[in-house]
Amino acid sequence: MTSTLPTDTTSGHALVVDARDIRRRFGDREILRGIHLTVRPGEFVALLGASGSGKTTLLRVLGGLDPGAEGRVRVPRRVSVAFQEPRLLPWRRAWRNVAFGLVGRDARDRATEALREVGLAHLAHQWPKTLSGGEAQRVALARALVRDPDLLLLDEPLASLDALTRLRMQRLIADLCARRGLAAVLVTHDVDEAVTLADRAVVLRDGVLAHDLPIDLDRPRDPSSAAFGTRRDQLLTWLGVEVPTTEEPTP
Ligand SMILES: Nc1ncnc2c1ncn2[C@@H]1O[C@H](COP(=O)(O)OP(=O)(O)OP(=O)(O)O)[C@@H](O)[C@H]1O
Repeated sequence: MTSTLPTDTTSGHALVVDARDIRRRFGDREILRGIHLTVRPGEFVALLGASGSGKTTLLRVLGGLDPGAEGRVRVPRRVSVAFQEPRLLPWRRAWRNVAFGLVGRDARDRATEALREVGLAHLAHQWPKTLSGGEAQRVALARALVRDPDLLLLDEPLASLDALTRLRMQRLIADLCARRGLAAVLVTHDVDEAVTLADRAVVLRDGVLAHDLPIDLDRPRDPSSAAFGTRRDQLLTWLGVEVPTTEEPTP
């Protein structure tokens, strides 16, 4: 693997994402007004913000998918993106969706291996319409992983899943990123998901990253712990959600 990672000029650390002064306007609306974001190798960043604040817009800029943006973005060559909908090609079996665009005689083996990693090797030959929502999303994750990315961009990939499947998928994503040392930026509306998965949560507001919270808790994380609750409340407050204060018990 060739190292194409930029370096943080102040600390000298390698960076997977180095975005400076990102601006994006649609007509006369300035959605991103000067975003600075750096992500280290292996770091998991959750991107939060109100609906319409520009999270998807920023993710598209990071993925090099938005030629209309201004500023400087440096990301590695191998970036994979997973969206809220799995976006599988209905006329290709699961493994062919994963292998789509791969070159080389080992494409099929690589696709099968990626499906195995997400626990779906046994469904490799199924058509997308015969998969459940969670299975289809895992195929999409395998398709993202098979390219052996240095950076994974996740745009609410779990939003449409039921609560139980969502928890399982969170665990799977956490395991995959940890095992592969993969850096990730996850757009989510779910504060618990952010605190469960991320090393850092950033909050987009008024076109800038208004808040940046390190989440330095041991894994796996316990949502019922006080430390988890403190981070959850902090993020909710920044997102403008009133957090009820617990009454002191009267003696
Ligand atoms: N191609 C476009 N043309 C015009 N306006 C756009 C375009 N893409 C996004 N916008 C506007 O930019 C704003 C930010 O959109 P974006 O999808 O990035 O928000 P978001 O934070 O991801 O929202 P949500 O959480 O609801 O998915 C919205 O007001 C949207 O209408």
